[in-house]
Formats: sequence, C-alpha cells, structure tokens
Amino acid sequence: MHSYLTTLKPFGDEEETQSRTILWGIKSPSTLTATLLTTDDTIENSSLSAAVHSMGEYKQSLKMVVPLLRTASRLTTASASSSASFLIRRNVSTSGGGGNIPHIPVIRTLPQLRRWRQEARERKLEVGVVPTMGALHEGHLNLVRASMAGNPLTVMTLFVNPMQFAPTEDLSSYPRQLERDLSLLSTLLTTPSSSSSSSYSSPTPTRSLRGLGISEHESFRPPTPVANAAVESPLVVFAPSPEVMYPLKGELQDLGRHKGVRVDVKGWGEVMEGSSRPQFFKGVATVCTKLFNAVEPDHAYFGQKDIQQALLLKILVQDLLLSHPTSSNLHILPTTRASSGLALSSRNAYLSPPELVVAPVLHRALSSAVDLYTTSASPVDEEDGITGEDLISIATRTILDEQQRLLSAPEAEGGGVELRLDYIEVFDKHTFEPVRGKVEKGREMVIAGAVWVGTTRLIDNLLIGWEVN
Ligand SMILES: Nc1ncnc2c1ncn2[C@@H]1O[C@H](COP(=O)(O)OP(=O)(O)OP(=O)(O)O)[C@@H](O)[C@H]1O
Ligand SMILES: CC(C)(CO)[C@@H](O)C(=O)[O-]
Ligand code: BAL
Repeated sequence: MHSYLTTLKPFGDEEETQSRTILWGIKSPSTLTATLLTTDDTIENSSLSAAVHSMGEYKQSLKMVVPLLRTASRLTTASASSSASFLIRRNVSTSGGGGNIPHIPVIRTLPQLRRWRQEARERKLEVGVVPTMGALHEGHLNLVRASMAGNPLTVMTLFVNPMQFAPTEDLSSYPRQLERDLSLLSTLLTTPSSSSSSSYSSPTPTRSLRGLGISEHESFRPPTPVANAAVESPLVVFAPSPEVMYPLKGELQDLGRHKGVRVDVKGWGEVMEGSSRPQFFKGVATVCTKLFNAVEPDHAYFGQKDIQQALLLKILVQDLLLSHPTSSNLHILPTTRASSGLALSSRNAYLSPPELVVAPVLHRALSSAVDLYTTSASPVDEEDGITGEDLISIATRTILDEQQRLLSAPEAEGGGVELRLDYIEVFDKHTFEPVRGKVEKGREMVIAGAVWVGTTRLIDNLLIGWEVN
C-alpha cells in the first residue's frame, strides 16, 4: 500500500496536486482514496474513494479531488489558523480491485483487552497507552507517534467519558467519529514515501472497495473480533462502551446521585480547571485509574495542552502506588499548534470562521507573559524582578485589548464574536499553588488560561523554567 500525506499551506492549486498524484502512475488495479484533513478540525472529514483499473481511469478518478480542494481553499481563505492536509492513498490490489489497507484492530470489551494484554506480557512486549476522547487531530497523532517510537505495542483508548462532563456541559454534542479516527490512525501504520507495503498487514482480509463513494475503506469492517492476531498490530484501539467502563451503571454525570467508586485528587484537582469545572478532574481521575487498571500500560502519553490534567495524573499514579504506569513513565508531550498558535483541540470543531480568527488570542496572551518573563529574567537587582501578578496582568491585558478590537472589527476579522476570560493563572508545577510576588529564579511554573470564544471553552498554557520531555 502507498500512503501519502501532503501538507499544502497555503493550499496548492488543483493543477499542482493533480500532477503530483498522476506522477505516481498505475501499474495494477488500485483504489484511490482522497481524504481532506485540517490541522484544527474546522470542517468535517471529507473522504472519497474510487476503484481504478487503468491509467485512464486513474486520471479520471483524480477529478474526485476537486470538490475536496474547493473545500480546502475555502477553509484556508476563511481562517488563517487552519492549514489543510491532503491524504491520497493508492491501495494496490493483488486480486483485482481490492486493497490491503492496514487497519487498526478495535477492542471493545474487557476480556478481549485482558487477553491481548496477557499475550503482550507473555511475548515480553512493552505497551504504551494514549488515552483520548477521539475526534482525533495531529496533537493526538503525535502522542501515538511517541508511544509507537517507544513501545512495540500501543493502545489508543477512545472513550467519551460521561463522568468528566457536568450535566450542563457538552457530552451529547462532543464529536464522535470512530471511522474517521481509525482511518487517520491507519496512516501511522504506513511509511509515507515507501514504495513497499506497510510493515504491518491486516490480520483479516479486507473487502473489495467498489466505485465512488464515501470512505468505503473506513466502514468496510466491523470492529475486529480480537483474535490475538491483534498483538501483531503495533497499534490497537480500545473503544469501550460506558457499561464496560462503569459496570455498576447508574448515574454518571450528576455526581450527587452517583454510586460507586470515584477517584478524587483533592487539592490539585480543585484549582484552576478544577475550580471552573468542579466535576472535571473527578471524572478524569476515575476514568484514567480504570484505564490504567484495564490496560496496565508500561508507559502512558498525555499532551501538554491539558497540563494540569497531565501533572495531576502523575500525582495520582504516585499517590495510588500504581506501577502501570509509574509517575516517571507517564510522559507529557508538547502542545501541537496550528500556524496561528492556536492549540489543536477537538473542540476547535465547534468554532465558526470568525471565532477561529479570535481563538489564537489565548496563545498570544500567554506568550506575552512569557516574553515579559524572558526579557526581565536577569534583573539588575531583586527590586527589578517581575511578579506573578505582572505575568497575569500582561496576559489579561492582551485578552481585554482583543475584546476592544472586536467591538468595531468586521465579521471576517472576528467582529460579533463574544470573547470572555475565564481565568489566567501562574502556578507552581509541583504544588499548583499560585505564584505571587517576585518570581524566584529557576522556579518551575506554568502560565495557563481558559477563555470562552462564543459558547466554546478553550484552554492553553506555556511553561516557565522547565520543559516537558
Ligand atoms: N494540541 C495538542 N497537543 C498535544 N496533545 C494534545 C493536544 N490536544 C489534545 N492533546 C492530548 O490528547 C489527549 C486526549 O485529549 P482529548 O481527546 O481530550 O483531545 P482534546 O483535543 O484535548 O479535546 P478537547 O477539545 O475536548 O479538550 C490528552 O492527553 C490531551 O492533552
Ligand atoms: C484523559 C482523558 C482521555 C480522560 O477521559 C480526557 O480527559 C482527555 O482526552 O484529555
Ligand atoms: N482534553 C480534556 C477533555 C475535556 O475537556 O473534557
């Protein structure tokens, strides 16, 4: 199988993309699949497939790319924060029309997962876990890449956890797109420029892909019954139902009525994100403890974008004496951003084009604080040193200035968008205590914030005095 991921920014014109794909030529019956992805998930996935048997048909089939290109150029003109990727796959068939697309085994139940884990253990294969709620983007893929680089086996967990959503929050509208997620993940099983097939081949025969149609390759299989052949795949997905994760069933969102076990990291879980979303870390800590117990990962991978979550989980595994993973095997990977600075996030999909223009302000605000810290890092004397309050103040000013600008901006530049600050805080990496007064040299801190852009709540952070590994 051949898989190509081309990032075009600004998006290339149709001619350029067509000629590039035509150059690959065609030697045997193939299936061409074109998928438009965006770095910040501002549009729904678009994917089309065509079976091709000759060079003529191959060129013809490239026409299907045109509507996707139009969407892409509309999108990139509408929003400076978006860059588009175009994934074109040519699956060469060995038996006339079908393709050997590497696919991701999907594990649904605990017994399946336990069997898979046991086999990994017997084969002495280390396991990395990447917990997510799906609606994947490059930030998630980077976590998977890190796990795959460090472990022969990776489990991406994909579960929209009801317990971390308050009853007033967006549980029902949270994007759920398993087929698209699996399709994206399958690109990680291929070598972009390799002319040979993937190092991993599907353990089950794939169905033929027929004709033009939406993503036939994505919906072509039911979730794989986990033959332990799944251990042959370096990447599997664990996508449990709420009943698997919460076997006592009952109330999961209204915590006043919830019965059963809950994990609560008091103190660390009650400030900043925990103060704005009092239920959030109770749900995260509970579900992650369950996921760690279920997968028993040697290593776990989380994103810096949710820095308080990642640091709190390190504390959780230490305090609960967990061994899989240990605190030092819980890795935090840097935030993946759009070119505008906006942190990639599944919830960016909620943003309208004008809101997408405004959203990068949070990163600009936090950057202004880090710039202030950096430029005043070597004060002539202690009196010149900056304070935690200075950092918060300059970041807050950036948000307030943006609010002012929006009052008279045209719609294309964000006019009409409601921007509201939730909080900006500078806190100690270890204690989560707010940093106030003079900032001591060498102190490891985080400046983090949350804003509402319309009805979407966005978070971001930057590190001061330390880096994630
Ligand atoms: N831009 C990013 N860069 C690096 N890691 C990220 C990024 N976005 C999310 N992650 C990480 O991916 C993991 C799963 O996150 P999740 O599925 O909630 O996605 P999300 O984009 O953060 O969604 P949401 O918009 O709901 O916050 C978490 O560890 C999270 O920190
Ligand atoms: C860690 C997590 C998967 C728990 O549901 C979620 O909070 C997330 O995606 O960041
Ligand atoms: N990325 C954190 C998941 C949440 O906001 O619910």
